[in-house]
Amino acid sequence: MSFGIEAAGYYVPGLYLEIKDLAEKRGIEPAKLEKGLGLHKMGLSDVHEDAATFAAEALLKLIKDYQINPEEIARVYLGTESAVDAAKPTASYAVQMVEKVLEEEFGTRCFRNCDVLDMTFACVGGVDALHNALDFVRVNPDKKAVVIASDYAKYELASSGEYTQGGGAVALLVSSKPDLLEIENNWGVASESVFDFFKPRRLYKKEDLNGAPETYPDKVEVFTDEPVFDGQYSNQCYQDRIKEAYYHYKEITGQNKPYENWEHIIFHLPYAFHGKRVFTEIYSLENDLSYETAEEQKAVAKSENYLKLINDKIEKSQRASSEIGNMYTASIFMAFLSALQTSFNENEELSGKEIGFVGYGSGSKSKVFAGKVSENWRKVVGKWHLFENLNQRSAVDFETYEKLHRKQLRESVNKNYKGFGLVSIEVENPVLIGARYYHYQP
Ligand SMILES: CC(C)(COP(=O)([O-])OP(=O)([O-])OC[C@H]1O[C@@H](n2cnc3c(N)ncnc32)[C@H](O)[C@@H]1OP(=O)([O-])[O-])[C@@H](O)C(=O)NCCC(=O)NCCSC(=O)C[C@@](C)(O)CC(=O)[O-]
Repeated sequence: MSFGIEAAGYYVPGLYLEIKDLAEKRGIEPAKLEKGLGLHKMGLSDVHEDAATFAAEALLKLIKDYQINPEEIARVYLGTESAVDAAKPTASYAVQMVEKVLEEEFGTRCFRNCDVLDMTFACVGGVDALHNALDFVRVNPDKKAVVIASDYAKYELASSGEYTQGGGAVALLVSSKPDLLEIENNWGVASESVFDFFKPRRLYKKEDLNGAPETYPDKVEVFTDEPVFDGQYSNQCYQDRIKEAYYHYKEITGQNKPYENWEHIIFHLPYAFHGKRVFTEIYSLENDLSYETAEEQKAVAKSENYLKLINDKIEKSQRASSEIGNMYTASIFMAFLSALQTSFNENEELSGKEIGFVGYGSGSKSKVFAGKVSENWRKVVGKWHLFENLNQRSAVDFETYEKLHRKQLRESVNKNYKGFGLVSIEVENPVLIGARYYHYQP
């Protein structure tokens, strides 16, 4: 019996900022962002959007596109680091929103017997959700699970993380009928507690919150959505952990150079070119190349063989990231969708080909695993229209971007939006304070 991904849906917010507009305002050479990091557009959440609406959109799309009976879904595991509450799972908000829309077709509370849960480990939380969902279906092969990865990446204005912002969600149906990708049960894992990027609870005064949530009392402890981070150190932690997890994967599988068997190498992409920039170390170790000095590292990165590896195995997975930015937990899955959508559009045959995944989450942990593309993959990918949908989004100007970032807008930029939206947050009733209410606009 095989296990893996049966179907996939995604949601990307409808607004973006052109990276060249950001570069111009911040005095950064556009070529650094475009040619150095691979950034073109930055996906932005509108006023009514958050990790719960993103997750609900991706879940509803998955259910509708593949005509899934929600009563067949035994578990919904949501990977997120943008939770809307520290106790009530964001998955419970998302599932409730979708339940309401499906009410007519499936009756009230069609997810009544579904086990709903959030999982958090920075960007690798979605991979953790997938890992656990697979464990669940391996034990219960007649059941299905849904994994959702949903996040928005927000950094302080004018910081080095600002140009890597983005957001959105990917939902995966996990079962013993893996029409898209059959995933083997070999997991290379490496973890170490570090402070490369984290979101501590912090005490804020009301004015520190940029006048934003009028809902907050004068001084409150809140989760910040802007991380404390050290960019170059986070790169080093990423590089160290993926190396350890990759070697753990080699040890478990007994394979010599696993990456050589992988048609696509799918990384967690905090920005489009990150995977290809950091994989040089593993590549050098695998091929006995010297990697000590900066000159040697550059020589590897610019070598003909390495450029061919990027072109053959990495480039297709970068394309969506260049258009969206960091989606934290959802980035690795969006990189996977990007690679498969591109192969689909270019009429490549992927059936039976192996795909390797290199996940990373700050704090820190890496997971390395692989899967085999199923015979039916074209039927699954045929529903996505990923790049057409990305082309339907609307650009905002820099002023609007800054207002969105500072939470200074009261009304949505897209006033006629369709789909899920946050309507209000309870501020009066003491036993409901902070409760969030959503609606759906067909
Ligand atoms: C990611 C960094 C550190 C990048 O930091 P940075 O200082 O913006 O960029 P850089 O100096 O590291 O690299 C710039 C590249 O552009 C090139 N360049 C320069 N000028 C030009 C030009 N004119 N024309 C063409 N190319 C140019 C330059 O040569 C270089 O390329 P290289 O040669 O090294 O390949 C920063 O954006 C940052 O702090 N981001 C936030 C943290 C982050 O994303 N870290 C990544 C690893 S940790 C992670 O992935 C986890 C995370 C963040 O997703 C969170 C989670 O797990 O929850």
